[in-house]
Amino acid sequence: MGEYESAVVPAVDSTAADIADMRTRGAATIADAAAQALETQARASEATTPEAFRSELRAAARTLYETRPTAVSLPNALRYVLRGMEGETVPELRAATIARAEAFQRDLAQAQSTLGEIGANRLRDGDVVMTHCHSTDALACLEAALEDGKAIEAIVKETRPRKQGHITARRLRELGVPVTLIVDNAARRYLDDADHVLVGADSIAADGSVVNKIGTSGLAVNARERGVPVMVAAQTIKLHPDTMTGHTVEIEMRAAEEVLSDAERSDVTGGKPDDQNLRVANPAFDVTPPRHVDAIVTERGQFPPESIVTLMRELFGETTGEPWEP
Ligand SMILES: O=P(O)(O)OC[C@H]1O[C@H](OP(=O)(O)O)[C@H](O)[C@@H]1O
Repeated sequence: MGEYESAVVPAVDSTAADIADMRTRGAATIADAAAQALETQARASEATTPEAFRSELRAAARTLYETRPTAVSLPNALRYVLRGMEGETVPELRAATIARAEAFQRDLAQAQSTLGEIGANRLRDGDVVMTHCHSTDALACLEAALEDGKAIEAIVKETRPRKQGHITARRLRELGVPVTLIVDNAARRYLDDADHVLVGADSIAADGSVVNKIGTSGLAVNARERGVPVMVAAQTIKLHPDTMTGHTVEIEMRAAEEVLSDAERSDVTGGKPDDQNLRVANPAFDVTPPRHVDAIVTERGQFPPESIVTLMRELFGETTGEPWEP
């Protein structure tokens, strides 16, 4: 444990646990919670020197960062807030960090609503949209289309193993959208009824590859074969700066129990739950190559995936490095 990790406040630890256990989930929501946690750390810090304050905030950032590896919105949020940690005294540093975290959260909400308005332009009155998982960015597009007076229907993929499709279905029903909920394996059959595939993203690489919930790439391949356009709704906080310098995005592997309960394991193994030759692989995300994506919709406009790197350079320069690095 580093010198300052013991000064990380319990609220940061509990935010980190919520992200790791997916009580807080979705790339934008994770970023928002991480910024809020840094703000809480800044408010609660009892540091007496600027160096101690900075070190505590970096330790908090590291605790948050180590929860889930794939969604780049998390390190992007941490990096953004820590870059604003300026000042010569502890009160100055505290005020600057709080202001920066608040600005980040405001900008995040604004970006999502702007993105929604842009994405809604792609949707016509009467369109049927197929969704995968639950994405607040994707839902912002549907919400804006509804506000424009367009009638939209949705085919919602269940999204095993955690069934985030249920969250999407619930939200869409709250908005009055007729929903057909399908199991993931039925997607190809129902693509013939869809005018768009609309998904979110956890990370977007410099070559325009989209890292999103497992099953997105198969859906996109099938959609291309069926001639259904694939639209990705992703705020610029989902752009992965490290991929500009050749780094790859780590795909999170989650617990076997999400796929196979203890009782199911016992059943499958004929009462030998310790059978080492029954392995469960549970990747949370996959990578959809740019050739299977029609448009990436951000708050800065709509981009063909191959040109997203120009926006990345503009926004991040050549920035890399871990968020907690001085
Ligand atoms: O930021 P928003 O658009 O809300 O969500 C983006 C993505 O986050 C989710 O991941 P998980 O359920 O946290 O693993 C899904 O993959 C979704 O497309």
